[in-house]
Order: sequence, then C-alpha cells, then structure tokens
Amino acid sequence: MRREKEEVPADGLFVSGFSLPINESSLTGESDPKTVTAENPFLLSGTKVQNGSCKMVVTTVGMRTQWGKLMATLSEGGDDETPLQVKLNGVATIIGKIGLFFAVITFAVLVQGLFIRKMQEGSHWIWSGDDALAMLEYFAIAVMPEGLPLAVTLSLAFAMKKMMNDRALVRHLAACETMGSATNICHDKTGTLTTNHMTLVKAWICGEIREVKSASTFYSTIPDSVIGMFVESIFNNTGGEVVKTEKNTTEILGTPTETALLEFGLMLKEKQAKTKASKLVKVEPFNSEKKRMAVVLELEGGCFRTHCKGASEIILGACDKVLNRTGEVVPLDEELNNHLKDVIVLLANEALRTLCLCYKELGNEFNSKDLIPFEGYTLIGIVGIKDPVRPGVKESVAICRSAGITVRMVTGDNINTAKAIARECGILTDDGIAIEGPDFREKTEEELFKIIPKIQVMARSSPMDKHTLVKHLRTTFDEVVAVTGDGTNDAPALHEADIGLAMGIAGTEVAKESADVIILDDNFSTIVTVANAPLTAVQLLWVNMIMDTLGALALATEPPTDELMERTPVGRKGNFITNVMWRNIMGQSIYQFVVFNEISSREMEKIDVFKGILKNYVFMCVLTCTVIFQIIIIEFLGTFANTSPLTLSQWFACVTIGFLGMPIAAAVKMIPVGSR
Ligand SMILES: Nc1ncnc2c1ncn2[C@@H]1O[C@H](COP(=O)(O)OP(=O)(O)OP(=O)(O)O)[C@@H](O)[C@H]1O
Ligand SMILES: [Ca+2]
Repeated sequence: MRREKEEVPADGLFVSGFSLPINESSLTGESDPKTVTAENPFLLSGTKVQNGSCKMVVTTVGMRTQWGKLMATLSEGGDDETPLQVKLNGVATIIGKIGLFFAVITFAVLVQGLFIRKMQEGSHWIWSGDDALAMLEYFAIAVMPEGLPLAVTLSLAFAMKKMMNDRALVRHLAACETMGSATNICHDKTGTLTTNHMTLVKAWICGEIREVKSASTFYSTIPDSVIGMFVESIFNNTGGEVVKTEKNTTEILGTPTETALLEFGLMLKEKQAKTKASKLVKVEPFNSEKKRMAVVLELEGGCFRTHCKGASEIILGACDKVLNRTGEVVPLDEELNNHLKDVIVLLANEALRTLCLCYKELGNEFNSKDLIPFEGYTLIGIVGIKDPVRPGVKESVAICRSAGITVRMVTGDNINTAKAIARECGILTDDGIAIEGPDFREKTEEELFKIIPKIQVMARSSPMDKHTLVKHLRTTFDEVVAVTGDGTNDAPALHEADIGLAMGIAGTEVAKESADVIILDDNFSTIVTVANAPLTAVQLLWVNMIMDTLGALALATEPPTDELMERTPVGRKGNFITNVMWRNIMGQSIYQFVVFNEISSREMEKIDVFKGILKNYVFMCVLTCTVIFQIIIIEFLGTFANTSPLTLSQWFACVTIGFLGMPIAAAVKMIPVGSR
C-alpha cells in the first residue's frame, strides 16, 4: 500500500487503486510524473508516489531492482566547482607567486647568513650534519605559509560540523560556503514561512461568511441539503483519509489542506444523520499545476455527479450556478460573481488560504475513461483556512535584509493571501512587486529584465514558474540564489538553486532529495545560521594569507558571530578580498606579531576583538600552546633553535612591543574604506 510522497520500496506491479502519478526522475531524469494504471502497471523502486495510494505485488527487491542495478553501475562523477573554489584558484595563484617570491628571498637571506657565519669561522669548506639540518629548517621556514588548502577544507568541515549542531544537515560540503555568498533567497510560503498546521476558520456558504466556532452555531441557519452536499464533497473529493486507530481514536491522514477540510467535515458529520451510499468511479488528484482536484461519484439511481475543489478564483471561473440561502440552485449572475470575488479577496486579505467547493450533475452518461469536465459547476461554498506564520520568521527575514540579501516569496497560493503573509513576515514592502504566475509566464525577456529585481511576491505559481524565476536570477542577473522549500512543487527550484534548503520534518522526500541542506528541526532561524557559517571560511582565509597554519586552525574553529551576517554577502562577482581585508592585511604586514595578531584577526571590522574569546576553547588552547612553545623554544631549546634565553626585562620588552600590534590593528580598523 503506497501513500503520498513515499518512495516505492521495491519493483512491482500495480493491483488496484486510483490514478497514481509517479515521479521517476530519480531513475529517468524525467520530472513530469507518469501515471500508473492497470494498463501501465510497472512500479519501480526508488521512484516517488506523488499522490494517492494503491496496492502492489512486489516482484524484485534490493540489488535486483532497476534502481539497484543502476546503483551498481554508478561511478563517482566530478562535481562542479563552487564560486569559492573558482575564486580560490585565482587567489591561490597570486598568493602562490607572491609566496614563492618571498620564500626564495627568505631562503636566500637565511642561507647567505649561514655562509657569512661560516666564512667568519673559516669553516666554509667543512659541512656538518648540523649545517644540513639548518638548511632544511630554513627551507621549512620559507615554505611555511602553504597551509592554505588545508585550512580551507578544515574550515568547511568545521562549518559543516557547526551546522550539524544547529540541526542543519549538509548534504553537499560545498554548500557550506556557497551560502555565504548568497545574495537572494526565495522562500516557499506554505510549510516554510508558515507552520503548515491548517484549520478551517471561516466559510462563505448560503449567502454569507460564517465563522467556524462550533458545529451547532454554524449549522443552525443552513439548510440540511446544503450541509449534505458539503459533507459529500469533503469526504469523497479528498486526497486524505480518516482512519480509526487501534486505540479507537480517529486520525486524519493527508496534506494539511486536506486535513483541515476533513476535520471540519467530521465536525459537521456528527450532526448529519446519514450520508447516502455512493461509489467513486474516477479521481483526478490534486496537482500544483492545475491547482484543483475532482472526483466522479456513481449515485444510487445510476446517475453520476462530479465534485471539484481547488484554488478559489480558478474554480469560481468554472461555476455558473450557486446554492442560495434556502439551498436552491440559482444562476450565478454578474453581480453575485463580483460579490464572490470580493469575498475571496476579503478572506485572502486576512491571510487565509481560500478554496472553492463545487459539484455538477452529469446525468447517467459518464464513462470512466472520459476526462472530468471543467465547466458549468454549482458552487457549494468558499472556505478560508488559517495557516499561522512560523515563529521567528519576521526576525530572520529582517536579519537577511540587513545582510544585504534580497528576500522573495514564491507560492502556489492566492495573490492576496500571499501578500498578506508576505507583509506579516516583512517580505513585501511598499516599493516591491507582487505578481501572479500566469502573468509572469506571459512577460517578454525585456519586461522580465525590468521587473524581476523588484518582484517580492510571486503567487499562483506553478513548479516551473518557481524554477524559471530562480534560473533568471542566476543567469541573467548573476545572483547567488538560495531557495527554501518543503513540497514536491519546490523540487525543480531547489534543484536549480545555488543552495537548496529543505524542511526536514514537514518536507517531502522529493524536496529533501533536491536540496543541498536539510533543516532538521524545521526551525526557520536555522536558515540564518546556515547563511552565517561560511563567512568564517573567508575570514579564516585572509588570516592564513599572512599567518601560519596553526593560527588558521585556531580561527577555523571560531563560531560564526551574528555580526558576520551584517556584512554584505560576497556574491558571484564581488571581490574576494575586500577593501577591509586589504586594509587589515596591509596594516598588519607593516606591524605584526603572531600571537597578538591572532587575537586581532578574530574580528575584521570590530575593535573589541576579545568578545567571546574565552568561549572558544580550541582557539584559547592553540593560542596558549603557541605561547608555551615560544617560551620553551626561547628558554630551553637554545642550541637547537638557535635562540638564547632572555632576561626578564627583555621578555617584558618583547611582550610590550608585541602587544602594541593590537592597538595598531585597532587603529588600522578605524581607517575608513568602502564596504567592498
Ligand atoms: N488538496 C487540495 N485540493 C484542492 N485544491 C488544493 C489542495 N491543496 C491546495 N489546493 C489549492 O492549491 C493552491 C496551492 O497550490 P500549490 O500546491 O501550488 O501550493 P502550496 O505548495 O500549497 O503552497 P506553497 O507554494 O506556498 O508551498 C492552494 O491555494 C489551494 O487553493
Ligand atoms: Ca510548500
């Protein structure tokens, strides 16, 4: 028995069930779902059930399935280079050349010093093992700054571990740093910005909007025939299911929209005497493209009736009759039509998801092979479903904004619902554009070029619209785009994005599989943390350019600070080494002392470098080790390291001079430079 969004566990044959779209993209790369029926009964392991349920007979399992065979032949392919890697290649070459130049000079100077000493001693013809060792040591000193690649990998790995602690599972290591340069985030609404716990709170039925508090108040003024039709619609035209558990409680399965409707239906049903027996002859399941679902019922006398429900304004367009106050079918005239449109806007403006439910008598002429017609329906009612915004979303959006990241919302919902939620989250501002998917599709390239930067909300979008927007942002505008999502309809966009983030609990398998990072606890603010982590890689890198590997290692373990987010993201084109970095590099090169410099390097823009220093044990540990090492080398390893013990006053002088580096670093940080 397969249920929605589940993976088919083995190869097998379809036995019974209703139209069952299967996504075989994991096997064939084809993203359009294929419908499995009695004529086309093959179910393959590893593919995803997108809707409905069925019974299947298992034919093969494990490595014998098509999927298993594919896995066996699969060999690792090379990955695309990430933006950081591309930039690193460039930077590494320059640094390499500069480094080589200085390495040669350092080596030459050291060797020349050795020669002069030996000349003075008159022993330049006699070379001992000690001298060879000295040469080797000079060489080591000269090539010391080559820890760069090690440090980068380390820092990414540390970032990944850090993110794991924050409940973000990184599926691709490279994603750790791509996120740091994200300039755009496209959020899906339902399930990402909102909690996806839906409840039906209002309904327009029999001529007025009623609040749903209890069945009895809702009931009293509505004719029984209308309630009967409503209940018939809810329980037959559904992708969900009401099941009795072993403990004799009822449990509702299905998507949140379906559950909300079924819950409401159960409440009404308690009062309803008995629903007439009827048989389902055809189901057209909901999909994000059509945004509606329909079923055909065979009634007692052999007549057929179809029930349809879905996106309010689309369904309203297919209705030409409506059930009035007394439960009679009356024509839907223009006045009433406009009134209903206003009702939809009214409900949507309250951030409610609106759905229309309608039916049509088909007489006794219906063949289950026919398509369900989509016109001439009778409207039963319009429902308003509440889906509260996740806690912390507004704050997270604000943080992203201040970090210079453009935040957008792409949703399949009604434009007014989308706008209301977007305002609540602080995504939609006065100068932003909200557009509907069908409008967006019609735009020419030039128009798109003009409006895309201003689009803050895209409503009624199909999965392909989401994908198209992301693609345009990435190619035409050269932005680094992050996408968050939970549903199957987000999968194409998640896949297209530079970094795809999927919700771990509420997210569907298909979404998770297309994502780079999975937010395990569905906590929205984790997305900000994810955006935070990779900047440490950059921070660490500049340190490494002027310092040794050990220091870099210490900094690599520094947790990202919230202030990091306030820095503008690097982007695809932005200079890798910003002016700020150059300033610090220059300043510090002129006057530096390793230990103090390590402390100074913790923050590139802040004067207060000590903030949180005691919390980073690894940093403190490495620092202490460096100091102890230094003392040991100077005091006790005189003959080996060519140093002599210092007097107390000499020590004091050294530390003071060294420490001076810190105020100097602080002073350098005061020099104003542009933000890039
Ligand atoms: N089970 C359903 N049956 C009929 N219509 C539905 C059903 N679920 C959703 N809808 C309608 O389809 C619209 C949403 O479609 P879609 O699946 O593209 O978006 P979503 O994933 O729910 O939202 P988002 O893109 O914000 O996550 C809703 O506004 C609603 O009117
Ligand atoms: Ca969604």
